[in-house]
Amino acid sequence: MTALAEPDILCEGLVRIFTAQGVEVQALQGLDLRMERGELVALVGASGSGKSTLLGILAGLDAPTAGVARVAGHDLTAMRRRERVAYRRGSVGFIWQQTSRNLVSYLTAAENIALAQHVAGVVPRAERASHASGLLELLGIAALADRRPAELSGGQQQRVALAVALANRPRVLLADEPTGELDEETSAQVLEAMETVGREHGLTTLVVTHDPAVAEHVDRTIRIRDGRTSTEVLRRTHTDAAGDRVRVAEEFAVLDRAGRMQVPSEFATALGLRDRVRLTLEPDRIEVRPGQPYGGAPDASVRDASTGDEESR
Ligand SMILES: Nc1ncnc2c1ncn2[C@@H]1O[C@H](COP(=O)(O)OP(=O)(O)OP(=O)(O)O)[C@@H](O)[C@H]1O
Repeated sequence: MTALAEPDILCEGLVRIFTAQGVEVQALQGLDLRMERGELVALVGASGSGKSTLLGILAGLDAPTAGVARVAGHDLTAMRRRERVAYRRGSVGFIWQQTSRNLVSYLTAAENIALAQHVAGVVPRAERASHASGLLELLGIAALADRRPAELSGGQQQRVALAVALANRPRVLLADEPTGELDEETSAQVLEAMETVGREHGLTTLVVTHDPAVAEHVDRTIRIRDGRTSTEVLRRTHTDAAGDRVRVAEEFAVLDRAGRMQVPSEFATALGLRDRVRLTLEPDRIEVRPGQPYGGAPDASVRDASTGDEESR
């Protein structure tokens, strides 16, 4: 991937304001997000932080109030109805938490996939059957092709849903709590299936989740807070001095294009930070201290922004 290539998902300063009974709710407040082709990213955040709103916009089901949203080369803020329909059918695949929303209950797994292909008309007719059977094979459910959803377990249903979502060879896969109704072991199987197809088909995958186990399967976890990306956890595997491969996770605060950064609430509480803070630029870090002049104890400890280490003064 070159630095100049357009990312598959790009959001800049994304804003979504809902108005309900005369009251405005700012669900997204200037959110930035960039995902390169082939990335698998988990999106986490408290209830009401804006995850579903973001997914709805990326899925082409909702339009942002302001900001930039581009997915797989489509400008989501300027799409007309016809392009939006084509985008939803051919460029993105979705999986929802409720299996009933993913599959048609009276059709078999194979028929569900065929229906998605027929409606979208993206994959040439001659290639549809082999693409469908390739997906079922890859997901380990080829033997279940003739079963209806009620004859499948929850994990099997989600794997069929994955095949349906990919029936039209989308570039981007969006999943909203895909393991929300599954037990731990079944969730792991579905996530592994998602990783496998993502790798094989070069998919860019964004998974909204409350499930901490999902984070273990991805290289990047993005947390949103109050409608903005607040932190990112990056995971990488490295070989330690003893020659063992170990997985390390490092958490970063996100600095947006306007220079804004969210201070974790536990840090703010620990140092009594509120309203105003003092910022000091040091050669290798920025120090953040309580703004009140006679704050007493709060000034005793500062956060080292560059290393994440806590220092005593
Ligand atoms: N259609 C709507 N009309 C009015 N307010 C809305 C609408 N959709 C979402 N909101 C509000 O926007 C904010 C973000 O909601 P959103 O559903 O995106 O959060 P979420 O992070 O997905 O939450 P959860 O984890 O509970 O699904 C909330 O305050 C919600 O009440």
